[in-house]
Amino acid sequence: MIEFKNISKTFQTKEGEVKAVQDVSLKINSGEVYGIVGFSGAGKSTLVRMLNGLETPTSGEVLIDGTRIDQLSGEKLRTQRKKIGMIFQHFNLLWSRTVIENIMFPLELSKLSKKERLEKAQKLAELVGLGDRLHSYPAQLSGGQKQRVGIARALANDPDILISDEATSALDPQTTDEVLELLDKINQQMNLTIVIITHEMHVIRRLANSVAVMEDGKLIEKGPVSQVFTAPQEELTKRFVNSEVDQSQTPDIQKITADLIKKYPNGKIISLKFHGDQVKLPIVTEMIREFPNLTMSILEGSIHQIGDQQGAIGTLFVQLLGDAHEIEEALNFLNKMRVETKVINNG
Ligand SMILES: Nc1ncnc2c1ncn2[C@@H]1O[C@H](COP(=O)(O)OP(=O)(O)OP(=O)(O)O)[C@@H](O)[C@H]1O
Repeated sequence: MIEFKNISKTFQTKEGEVKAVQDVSLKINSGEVYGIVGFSGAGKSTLVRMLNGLETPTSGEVLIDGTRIDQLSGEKLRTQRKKIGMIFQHFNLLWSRTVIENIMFPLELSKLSKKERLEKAQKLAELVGLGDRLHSYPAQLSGGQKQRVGIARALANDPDILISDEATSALDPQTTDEVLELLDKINQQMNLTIVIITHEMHVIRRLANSVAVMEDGKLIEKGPVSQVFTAPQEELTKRFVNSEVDQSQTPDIQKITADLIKKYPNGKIISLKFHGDQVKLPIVTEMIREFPNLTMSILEGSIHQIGDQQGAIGTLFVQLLGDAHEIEEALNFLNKMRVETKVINNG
């Protein structure tokens, strides 16, 4: 288990003190995928770099399976570092070495023979789906393939923990999903603890069991992913969760909406957001019963399952036609049912 206990880190700079991390306490269970979310400068990297001693806290304790990491130095710290693999946004590969040489690189100081190192690197290349690209150079690979090399290299020393620092931020959505799928497979096959630093809630939803949200060095919210997605408490968390849900508003929906605005210039187009158990309730049926004179057309809808499938978020785009006052009442009714409503077109 990883434990951050009352961690603070203050940097002294020419401009004065920077309080990068302020009194953060966090527990991460072994085998868990834990996401740390926040905007740039929130303190995520500074906190996580304490796991391999790349940063030391100004105050507080960092423990891995009961060992005080913040007190290690020399050989003990080097041994500890081998138990933690890292992957990065820009891959950090050696450009003059081939795929297999990159994966073997962390094994250069190990006691394994050359043959054993080669065999191990080959197995890892196969695990990440690059068994047929062993002798390619990084420049000959796609972004997703480069990150697969990064992942294989991070696993070379059989780590207990994998830190992913914005590892999918430079990849397109499809490649991101493929890399997330690979990380999911590795987490399950190897029982590896994965700590993910990201600003993308999509990554959290796909992969993480738990999530912590950081803002200005402070940990403002944490919990199981299903709970944080379905009932976010803090404003910033709500913004992150909504940013993910809003991705369902693809150009297609904008086109449909634009067409409907043209066709029915008098109607209101509204987005309805349902969280958690609300997706299972007959809220829309009740609204139609309550306001029988209104006409409702469903334009588009989506439901995202979250984390361990206990929660969900649904977004529905509807067009309401009818008396303006009655529409207003209907929206009030929905708000009372804790459905978030947003008027997209006020025809
Ligand atoms: N070595 C350092 N010296 C001075 N200030 C630092 C140092 N490292 C980080 N900081 C500052 O600490 C704060 C937190 O930075 P950190 O990199 O941990 O944030 P982050 O949430 O990981 O953001 P990003 O994704 O941009 O890296 C920032 O204000 C940053 O400028």
